[in-house]
Amino acid sequence: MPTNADRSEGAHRRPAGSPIGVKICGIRERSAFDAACEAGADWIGFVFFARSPRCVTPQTVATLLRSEKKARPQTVGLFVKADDSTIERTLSVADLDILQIYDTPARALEIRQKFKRPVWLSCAVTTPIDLPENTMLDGYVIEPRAPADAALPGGNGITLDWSLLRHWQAPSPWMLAGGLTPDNVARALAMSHAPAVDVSSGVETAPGEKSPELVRNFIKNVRGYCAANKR
Ligand SMILES: O=C(O)c1ccccc1NCC(=O)[C@H](O)[C@H](O)COP(=O)(O)O
Repeated sequence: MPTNADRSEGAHRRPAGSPIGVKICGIRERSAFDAACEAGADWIGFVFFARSPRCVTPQTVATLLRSEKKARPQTVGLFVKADDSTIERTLSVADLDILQIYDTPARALEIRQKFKRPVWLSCAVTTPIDLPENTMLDGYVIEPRAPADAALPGGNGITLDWSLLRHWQAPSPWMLAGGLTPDNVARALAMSHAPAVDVSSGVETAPGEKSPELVRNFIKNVRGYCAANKR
């Protein structure tokens, strides 16, 4: 398994001129998994949060990962305030490359230490003061704060003010998430200068129902933005 540095380096911190990274999150079915792999996604996210319409079992993930792929994206397991035993049980069935958590920076460091994998921390941003400063973490998923009445801390299909990020000096690798779609991702990249993007509901036809065509279009539009802007 590549080292943290390799993964984090390969994943987020892209030297100038390198392609922008793409994460397709909330994959549950083979059709979307195949579409993301074949279209060249850099990461595929699997949600282990019971209240999510994208929740998937470790066994389903293990089955998907057994399928031979020429170029397989790195896998990201998504946990919300999960304890060690929950993460351990999941990893014992599905050997995920990276962990993404909805928790505290201290918990991210604990999990990295215990499970010897890169840990990305999701960070809810409304104003510039919400932008993280901690340089110790492997990476951040920068997304809007969930509405007070939301059932989920992420995956809500809402956007943040992308201009907030344009001049941000990120302390660690990061990716932009929240309300991205095939139609708005180029504008989001132009406004935020994000080195990577993450999408879930924007490539679905219904909550949890990924559209292979929307997945392909999203990735195609990111690659088109890269080509047009020599990134
Ligand atoms: O996607 C979910 O259902 C989800 C549930 C609970 C916690 C996080 C979740 N998704 C996290 C992600 O990384 C999403 O890709 C990110 O929040 C963007 O979601 P969207 O606005 O739907 O593109």
